[in-house]
Amino acid sequence: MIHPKSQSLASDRQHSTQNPRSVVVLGAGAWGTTLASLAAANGHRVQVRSRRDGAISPSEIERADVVVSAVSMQGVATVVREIQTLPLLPTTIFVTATKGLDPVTTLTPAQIWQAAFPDRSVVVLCGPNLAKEIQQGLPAATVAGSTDDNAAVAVQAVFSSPQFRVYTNSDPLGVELGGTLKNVMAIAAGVCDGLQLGTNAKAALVTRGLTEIIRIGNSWGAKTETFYGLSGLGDLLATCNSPLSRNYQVGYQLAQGKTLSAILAHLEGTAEGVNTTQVLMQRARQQDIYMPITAEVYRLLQAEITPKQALEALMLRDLKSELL
Ligand SMILES: NC(=O)C1=CN([C@@H]2O[C@H](COP(=O)(O)OP(=O)(O)OC[C@H]3O[C@@H](n4cnc5c(N)ncnc54)[C@H](O)[C@@H]3O)[C@@H](O)[C@H]2O)C=CC1
Ligand SMILES: O=C(CO)COP(=O)(O)O
Repeated sequence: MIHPKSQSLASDRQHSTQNPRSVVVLGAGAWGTTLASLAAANGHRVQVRSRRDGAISPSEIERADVVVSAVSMQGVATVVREIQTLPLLPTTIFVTATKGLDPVTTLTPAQIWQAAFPDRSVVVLCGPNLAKEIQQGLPAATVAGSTDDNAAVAVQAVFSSPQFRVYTNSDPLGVELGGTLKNVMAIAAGVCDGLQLGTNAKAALVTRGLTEIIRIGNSWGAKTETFYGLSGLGDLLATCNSPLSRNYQVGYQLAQGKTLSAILAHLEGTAEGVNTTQVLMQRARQQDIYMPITAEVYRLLQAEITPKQALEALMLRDLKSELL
């Protein structure tokens, strides 16, 4: 699928400031405002829309070259429905940066956008991108994943800078699932650190967590090698090791004995992993896929077990080959 507009954007790859584009960012949370700053710093015309601004006006969206969705998962369906009623350029590219799964259908945000706009290019933007670090100007890298290479290259040009290196990838599902499923493991990693289980335990958890992500990701249709990239292993390492991660914070505070509702009441922003764990368990059960870490995170979030019981349950399973 080649879109004329994305082709012209693609030719601007290294010169984005000389060809300002119109970018609308939906969602004014930590990530939406950070992405807006990155695009604006490259000289693009950027508008950020928050839920509080009310309905999006047709004049705002009708000239958008790129529409970036950075709302949390619970807002995706609403935002998609709203945009469907508005006039768009035939060449507008959608970028989705949400890391979540639909609780009813288990669809990813990109699948929801693509189903609503079957003739348009959808690009997934995912990577180890803790917003607070990027806001401080610290260097980071990410992935623009799409089946439309030209659209991915166009999005690469919009966001790339000396501080923010954007790679492309033609496996958008793998890119998106890597960024989404690691949130479950980030909760587990927070528990691991909260219980002070040490570096060996953390390394085992993250490594076996990646195995689990690949197992279910493959069954979804994503490629193994994508999970070894920035949006998979990269984001897993970032969020499993940083107290800046909200998902890590959920796990860490559970290990301190706090209840989930008390943690979420004081958490700054969204911890998508709480909902993602439920959806992932639903899918794993339906498809009979072995997800032991996810299962223990699920039971912990349901308050069925304590963090220590979750650890015991994982350690006392039947012995098996690493490659199974
Ligand atoms: N904060 C970060 O470092 C990163 C976050 N992400 C992902 O980006 C998404 C947003 O994250 P944050 O900005 O951190 O979350 P946040 O909690 O700071 O902001 C969420 C945004 O979604 C909007 N929203 C929620 N429900 C809505 C609805 N029904 N209609 C319209 N808008 C709605 C909120 O108004 C808010 O602007 C999440 O899926 C997150 O996993 C991805 C990469 C980095
Ligand atoms: O996805 C993120 C970094 O890549 C942000 O992680 P949290 O949502 O856990 O804060």
